[in-house]
Amino acid sequence: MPSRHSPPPLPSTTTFTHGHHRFQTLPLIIAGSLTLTGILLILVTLLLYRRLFKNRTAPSDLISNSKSPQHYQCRRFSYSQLRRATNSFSHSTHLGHGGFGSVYKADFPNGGGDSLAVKVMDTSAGSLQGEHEFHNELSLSSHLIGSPHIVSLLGFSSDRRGRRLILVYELMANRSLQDALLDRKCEELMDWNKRFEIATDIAKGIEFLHHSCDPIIIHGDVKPSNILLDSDFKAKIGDFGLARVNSEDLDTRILIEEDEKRKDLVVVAVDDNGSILEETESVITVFEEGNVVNLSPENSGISVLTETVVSPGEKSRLSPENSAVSVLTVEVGVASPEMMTSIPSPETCAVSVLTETGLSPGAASGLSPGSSSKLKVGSKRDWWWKQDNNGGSRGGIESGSVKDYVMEWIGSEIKKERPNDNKEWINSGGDGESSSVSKKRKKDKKRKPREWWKEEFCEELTRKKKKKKMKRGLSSISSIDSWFHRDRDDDASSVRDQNLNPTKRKKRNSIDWWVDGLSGELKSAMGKKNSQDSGLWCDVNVQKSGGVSSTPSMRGTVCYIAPECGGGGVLSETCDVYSFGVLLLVLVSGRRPLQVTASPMSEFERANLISWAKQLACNGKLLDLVDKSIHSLENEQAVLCITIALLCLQRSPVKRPTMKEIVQMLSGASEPPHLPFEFSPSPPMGFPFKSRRKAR
Ligand SMILES: Nc1ncnc2c1ncn2[C@@H]1O[C@H](COP(=O)(O)OP(=O)(O)OP(=O)(O)O)[C@@H](O)[C@H]1O
Repeated sequence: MPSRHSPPPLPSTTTFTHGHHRFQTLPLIIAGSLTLTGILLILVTLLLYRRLFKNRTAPSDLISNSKSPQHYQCRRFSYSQLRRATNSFSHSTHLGHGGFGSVYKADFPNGGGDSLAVKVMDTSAGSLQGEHEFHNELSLSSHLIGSPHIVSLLGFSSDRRGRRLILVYELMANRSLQDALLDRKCEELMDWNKRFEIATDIAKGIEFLHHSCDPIIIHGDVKPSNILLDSDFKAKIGDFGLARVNSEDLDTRILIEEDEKRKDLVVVAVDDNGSILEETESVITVFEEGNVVNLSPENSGISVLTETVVSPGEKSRLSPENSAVSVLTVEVGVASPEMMTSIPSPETCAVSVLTETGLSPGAASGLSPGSSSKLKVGSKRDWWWKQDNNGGSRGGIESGSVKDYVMEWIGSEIKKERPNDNKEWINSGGDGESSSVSKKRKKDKKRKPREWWKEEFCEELTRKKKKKKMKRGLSSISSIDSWFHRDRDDDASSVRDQNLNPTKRKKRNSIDWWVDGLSGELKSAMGKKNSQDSGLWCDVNVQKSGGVSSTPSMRGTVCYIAPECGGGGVLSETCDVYSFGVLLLVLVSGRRPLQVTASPMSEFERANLISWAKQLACNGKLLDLVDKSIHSLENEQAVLCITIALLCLQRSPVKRPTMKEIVQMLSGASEPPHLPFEFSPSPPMGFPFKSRRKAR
């Protein structure tokens, strides 16, 4: 029997099913992995994109992108290394406090025992100004190499989030001149030779910026807290946060470039046989527009002054309290072409400050729409109080609050120093009017505290004027314009005037000098609260509690800044020269530019260092200005320093010497300077009178 063959085994269903299954799932797996890869790719791209483009202007990104040649000049420090070196930025390593943060001493025991100074700027509050200064310093650092009179910037760093920006400098063991001379009163600085050496070092430092750097660098904030002293009290200039390259220098380069472009365009146009006129015209238009932008301070000056035409009706609606407004109007009405084209000065600003504060809300609202331009004028002229556009507010202080604060502060401080008796304070020989004034004041208890001192000055001055006019047989009293106007004229010429007319000088008692000071510097005083070296100082040590220093995002610091450089005025070398002049006076006198003492009325004439120096020069008593604590004084050198300072403080920038000339004078390489004519102590004799007398 044929054997029954078992049928060949069928392919196992499981194998088949498995193969089939594999066949089916493979595309799924591929698709899945592809999707996953795609998602991953998208995520990575997104992450990269975020890292690259998120907050492009964030400090950390700017630091990581710091590929510019300038930034290679200094090293990037690791944040954790700096944190360790400063003991987590502890108080024990704290060296000082500035406008944007603190400076700490960083010790590197493993790095050869070196110590450095670390300036930490906290930008978490959102202030762009600190960041701006950080980048400004970094970008200028490469130009600042090569002078022994400039503090070296060694590096930078930031925390991971870029909120803390750090600049690393060489350590200056004796910290700032402000600190050593005015606060700590270091014994080493009581030696005249040391002070003269410091003056020469600073002059050489600025000379380097103005005459050896390419492009020229303008420091823009020369003041004692930016002068740092090493262990031997040798001075170096620091803090280039507000420094600029000379805009004129740049302008000239731009002009040349534009000129070349224009030529190129003309050539191209000729080649193309196109309209030459059209091409060249468009370039010129752009060119002119550029100039208009550059000249804006002057232009705004024109618009400010031309806007302020007030009808007699408007004037009559102004209350006597608002006389400051009418003063401004009159002043504006008679504005000379020169005035109209000049950059608004701190003085004109001071007028506007008083104008604004002098207006009661009612008075302000009572002005017609046309006259509201006056208020606009005030605000336009308010540049002195305002922040630089590029930084917003330093520490978030609004211009208004800065102004209010300073006005209030000055008022309150003078009030503190004022003897109880108003008569005594205003005028020791007070009359019946003074007592009536004080009675009125008692009644007027609700008056804002900051207003009393303004009114007091105005009342006092009006009274004086009234007396004068009565003598001259004039019955009417004019407004308080005299003391506003006095400062409009050159300080120097007014000083000269008094010099030529001793009778006139006699009549000016201490309050006049004080008012001169107010109109010159104090009225224009502003700055951030607790300004350490705003130059303002009261013996009551208002801000000794470690206040911050200079002015918020302003060009330079109050009292040190040249009148023509503030509020967007063109910054030039002459601005640094002016600041150097103030610094020199501070160095010689060992005091701040503005110092309200608790002393009697006679001290007021010394409150303003600049006015006082001018007054002493006219009286031939320059040496009275010298710090009494100085020993081994060289009289000739002291007179030389004060004379140079007065030359630097001339209101006309073109009259000021250059830093090169100053260094030559200080080093004895050139003839010692003569006092500016207006400050010469002995006025030239009047030849006509002499000859007439002879003829008789
Ligand atoms: N390189 C340094 N070495 C030692 N101390 C320093 C150094 N740099 C700054 N300081 C100290 O820290 C203080 C603060 O300096 P910083 O430059 O931050 O502010 P400032 O110049 O006083 O004010 P502002 O920032 O308004 O110009 C200085 O007054 C000084 O005493």
